[in-house]
Amino acid sequence: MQVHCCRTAVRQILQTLSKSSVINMPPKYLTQQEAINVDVDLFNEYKYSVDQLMELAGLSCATAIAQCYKPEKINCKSVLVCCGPGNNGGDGLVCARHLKLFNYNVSVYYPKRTDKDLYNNLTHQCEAMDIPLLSELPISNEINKYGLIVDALFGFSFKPPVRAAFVPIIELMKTTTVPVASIDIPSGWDVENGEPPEGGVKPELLISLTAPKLCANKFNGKYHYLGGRFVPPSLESKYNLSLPKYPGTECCILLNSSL
Ligand SMILES: NC(=O)C1=CN([C@@H]2O[C@H](COP(=O)(O)OP(=O)(O)OC[C@H]3O[C@@H](n4cnc5c(N)ncnc54)[C@H](O)[C@@H]3O)[C@@H](O)[C@H]2O)[C@H](O)CC1
Ligand SMILES: [K+]
Repeated sequence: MQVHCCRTAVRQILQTLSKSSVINMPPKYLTQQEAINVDVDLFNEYKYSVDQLMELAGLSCATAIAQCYKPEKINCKSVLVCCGPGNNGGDGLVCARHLKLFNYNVSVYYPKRTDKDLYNNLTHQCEAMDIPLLSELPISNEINKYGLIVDALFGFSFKPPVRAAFVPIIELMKTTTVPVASIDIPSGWDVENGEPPEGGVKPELLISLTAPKLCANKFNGKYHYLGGRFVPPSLESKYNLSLPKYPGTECCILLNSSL
């Protein structure tokens, strides 16, 4: 109890200093329920539509990827974006479209399509931009033609274990030597506890959206970015998010790098 009070007091002091720009406070890492609550507030209290936030989230992911993997490096030019059935998959579809606009050679693997206008429109937009939607998961030696895999299978609503239909794609991402960039959560990881005991996907880049979730404490890849620069200040205060100050007009920010 005493330790908890002490931590809270230290956090409050750091927050005051951070507000006065004396120091840059690390952001708060959210539980799964906090992430869901923030999301619900954005939609219900602040009246954002999912399309709006997804567009900003996907753009920030594509931007972070372009900062870490320059398109002119031949190995990084071909990108495979793997999309799941929920909003994390939607972020992946938006990210794919922006990567294409950033001159990457992009393909999408989207095995369980959700039949809703939002997702139908996003897949239509990808197809209209000549982004191939693969009908089969590439086999292990075909995967090496890609310089990067974007993991947009599951985000903060994931509940382990991975259901059977997604085991092959998770296994491929676990075993490949192609670098993986995970959107919001490394897919298959517990949102709070991190990598499963049997071993999981080990992304080189993690782009946390809105605020990092607790599992990001266990991330030890090369780059940890924050994206989704759409949080109103009053919502940031409500959840004590202590988000870092994004530089200028940037839509993403590097939180940590092991390089
Ligand atoms: N506020 C924000 O920060 C925003 C975040 N965005 C992104 O949205 C995801 C969260 O999206 P949500 O639709 O709630 O869920 P997921 O995409 O994580 O997954 C739901 C999807 O997955 C299936 N599923 C769950 N568990 C399993 C399992 N064990 N095996 C197989 N399938 C599973 C479930 O049935 C659903 O179909 C967040 O992380 C961000 O990436 C928004 O884009 C913008 C606002
Ligand atoms: K993911």
